[in-house]
Amino acid sequence: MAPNPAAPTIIHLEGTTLEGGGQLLRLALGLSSLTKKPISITNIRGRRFGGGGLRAQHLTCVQWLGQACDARLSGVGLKSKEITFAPDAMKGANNELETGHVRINQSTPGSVNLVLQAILPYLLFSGAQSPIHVRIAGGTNVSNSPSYDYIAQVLVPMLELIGIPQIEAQIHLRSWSQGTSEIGSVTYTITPLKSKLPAFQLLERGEVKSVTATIIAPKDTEQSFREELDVMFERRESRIFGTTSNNEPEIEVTFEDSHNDKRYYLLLVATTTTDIKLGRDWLYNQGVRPGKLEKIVPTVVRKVSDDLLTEIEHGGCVDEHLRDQLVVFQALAEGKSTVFGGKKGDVFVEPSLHAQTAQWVAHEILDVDFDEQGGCEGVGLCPCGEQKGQARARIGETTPK
Ligand SMILES: Nc1ncnc2c1ncn2[C@@H]1O[C@H](COP(=O)(O)OP(=O)(O)OP(=O)(O)O)[C@@H](O)[C@H]1O
Repeated sequence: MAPNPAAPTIIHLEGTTLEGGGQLLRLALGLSSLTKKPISITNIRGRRFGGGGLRAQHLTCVQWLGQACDARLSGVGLKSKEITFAPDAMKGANNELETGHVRINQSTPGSVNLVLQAILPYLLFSGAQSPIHVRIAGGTNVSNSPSYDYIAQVLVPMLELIGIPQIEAQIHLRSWSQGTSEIGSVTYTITPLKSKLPAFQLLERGEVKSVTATIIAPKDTEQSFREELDVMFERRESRIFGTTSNNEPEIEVTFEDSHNDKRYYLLLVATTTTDIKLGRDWLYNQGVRPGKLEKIVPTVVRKVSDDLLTEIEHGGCVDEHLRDQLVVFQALAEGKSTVFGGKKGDVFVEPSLHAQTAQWVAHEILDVDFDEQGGCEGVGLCPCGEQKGQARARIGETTPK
């Protein structure tokens, strides 16, 4: 059969590129769903131990976005290493979104917030007219992914700072990758954008004015966590809060019982005078053995505070994880958005491999570029009904890859 000249060229992404994990897939799916550009991905999660392929959380993302934009799918199944995803270019507003209620179920504790990461750009730029309540089942505190607490305390306020309508986060039940597994759930209420996201600038870090510590751990470790944190804050006060401010540093510590002797979690969030939030956390995953228990609390406090200090001392406006999570919004905003990622001496802090991967995916699908200073001229995707076609056409003017 002769090739159809009107058919859009499929953009091919090699799944071993850079970080070579699930984030490459999630971002590609989100951008394909929004722009209707068909994609194929080979060697999915090809840099991951055990051969890669789609795990349950990734499959959930493919299936939900596929159904949302009526995509033609091929190769989709657990452990698939190669898929194509071709959204229906004629499909208008999604009916499920117009009802204002979306439910995404997972039967394993795959990270709720990585599913959110995949679908959030699509929901925000969907053109839907009313807030959407998205209830996602899965894991809320899963290693190597954003915890519910990080999303609520760092991602959500930072998205608001860059001009995205406030997202409400409500946790129903926690679910962990440590200790016995059960399925948790969270509802995020997302208000879709009514017009293009204006370019945003995160350039002025300011001084740290407060730090909150969120501890979730076995009840009998509360005292020890609080003492360890007190000592840490006393020792590291000038490195955290600087030496120039006359104000008393604000420190708030909250404790929640994790109800399981294998779950130790600490999140530290620094808030600056320019309302920047820098967060670092750790869900302890080094094995809980008798005789080693008394080491866990100091180890957790040490690691998380070391990581936070690294973020504070480079002077950037985003922590390492947020930096990769904002790439998609820089790429979709209208005009040049810059996110200062910090400096070591005179040298700009390099984006993490995750951030470089996100930038690469955005380049392949939207033809945007990121400079050394963290700047990117976004495509100005319009979420509003009929103009959406025009925005797509504008994006389509660039050479297809
Ligand atoms: N502690 C953390 N706090 C906030 N965000 C995090 C944290 N750890 C990881 N992330 C974010 O979670 C995402 C993880 O992407 P990654 O590709 O590793 O995901 P994945 O689907 O688990 O893939 P894989 O199983 O292939 O590693 C990135 O956006 C990263 O910044």
